[in-house]
Amino acid sequence: MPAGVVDAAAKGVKLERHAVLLRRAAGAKHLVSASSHLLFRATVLATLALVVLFAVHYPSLLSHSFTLSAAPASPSSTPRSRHSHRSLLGSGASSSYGRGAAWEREVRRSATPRRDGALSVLVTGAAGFVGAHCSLALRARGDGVVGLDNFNAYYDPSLKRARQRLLASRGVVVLDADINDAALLERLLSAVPFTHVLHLAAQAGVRHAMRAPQAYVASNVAGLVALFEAAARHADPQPAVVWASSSSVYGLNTEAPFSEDHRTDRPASLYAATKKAGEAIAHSYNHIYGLSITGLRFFTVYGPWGRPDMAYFSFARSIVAGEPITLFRTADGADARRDFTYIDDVVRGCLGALDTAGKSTGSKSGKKSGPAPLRVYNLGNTSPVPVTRMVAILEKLLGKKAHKRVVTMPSNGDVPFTHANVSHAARDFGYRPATSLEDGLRHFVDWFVRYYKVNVRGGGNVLAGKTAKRKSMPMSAAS
Ligand SMILES: O=C(O)[C@H]1O[C@H](OP(=O)(O)OP(=O)(O)OC[C@H]2O[C@@H](n3ccc(=O)[nH]c3=O)[C@H](O)[C@@H]2O)[C@H](O)[C@@H](O)[C@H]1O
Repeated sequence: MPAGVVDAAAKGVKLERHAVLLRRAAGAKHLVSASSHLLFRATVLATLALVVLFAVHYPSLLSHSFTLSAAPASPSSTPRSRHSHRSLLGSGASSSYGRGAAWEREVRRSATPRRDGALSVLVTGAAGFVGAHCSLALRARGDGVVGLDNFNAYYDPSLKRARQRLLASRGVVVLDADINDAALLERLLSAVPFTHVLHLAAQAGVRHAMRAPQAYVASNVAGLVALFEAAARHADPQPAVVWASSSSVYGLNTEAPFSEDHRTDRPASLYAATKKAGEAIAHSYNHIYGLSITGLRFFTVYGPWGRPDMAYFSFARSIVAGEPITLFRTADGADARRDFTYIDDVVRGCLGALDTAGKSTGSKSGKKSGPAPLRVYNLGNTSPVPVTRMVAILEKLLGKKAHKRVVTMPSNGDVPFTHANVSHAARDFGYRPATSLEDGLRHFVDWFVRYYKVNVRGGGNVLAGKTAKRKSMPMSAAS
């Protein structure tokens, strides 16, 4: 074969190979381009799926703007009302409180102060004994009040519902909600410009803590943290918090009268330990977030609309029903004594603490502009009375003798006596308890016999029964 032909054939083969290579390259490119499209589509689909998942689980973050249609018209909260606050609706975290626009208007109306310089207060435990009295007293002087309560069955919930109805009749809304519902607390505190929180929701009862220890941790520790978290990190500006500690933090302290300067590191019950833990937790939230916090150490508070689990109340019921009561004596035979404190005095103390709380200094960004107030006060009566004396007063008022069983105080968290020094509260907000146990128990018995339809005349005392229909009654005069 001539050389020229061979060259041409060789060139032809090379060209052929090039063409094949080019075709292969083009095929590969096509393949790459097709896969890129597929990848792109898959990515878009995955993103959409993520957005849908997010929307299902966090509707509150997506469904509402952060502006208010009806901001509270509080003269006192003018600087606060300039902030736009989130809508209360559509949280989705709990169906019981998301009820629509009319409901939201109702909550905002309840929170709105009615006079210049008044407060707007979220009261937790508002259907409880102290909470209901404080809510009414705040409302009566023109403050805005929204209550919150989980209506648990620690004691007869129908009494809590009756308090709720009474509050409703005075224009105070009490939401059915738990302080451990963090989503609700966050939404409420970010949506409504509360100036203060009066945190009274708690698991009460000294001796019951042996039977239900976890309830105390859940309410008095976890619930308190949920409340502080919402106030410190979701309200803007932060409210000042006033909360219920307890005389029980003095535990095995023997110095008397009990002063805020005394030791509180020897709690005698888990109840006391959770309240003491609360005081330490308060310190950390004040320190880190600049939250203004005031703890109030209540001393055996009693009065109309009281707590049926407490001795004065359960003794009254037993006396009327002709059932025996058990009285605890100390090992050396002494009567237990309590610094029984009348509800109206405690209410004045709570309002005084709110009025002098001082501002929080933190912001949602986590920065504080300086130290905020951190306070703790005794709210007692300053005059301890033997429990036997309390029983004698009840016997006289109810016109009937108690069947007493006296036993040595069991080791159940009880303490033999309490006695408050209230000089700090007197100095800082003029707290002066003014009600003797005789007068206070008379107010209690007046309420008790009407509420339970007890006939104390003619010797035939009759307790109409827990479930009997009752009329709504006013709280005691001072509140
Ligand atoms: O200040 C507080 O921080 C606490 O006050 C209240 O606790 P206490 O002072 O223990 O009240 P309470 O139970 O009414 O017993 C009163 C007296 O009756 C004696 N007592 C009691 C029951 C009984 O069956 N027999 C008896 O003798 C008993 O030995 C005691 O001497 C609140 O319940 C508590 O939630 C918390 O707020």
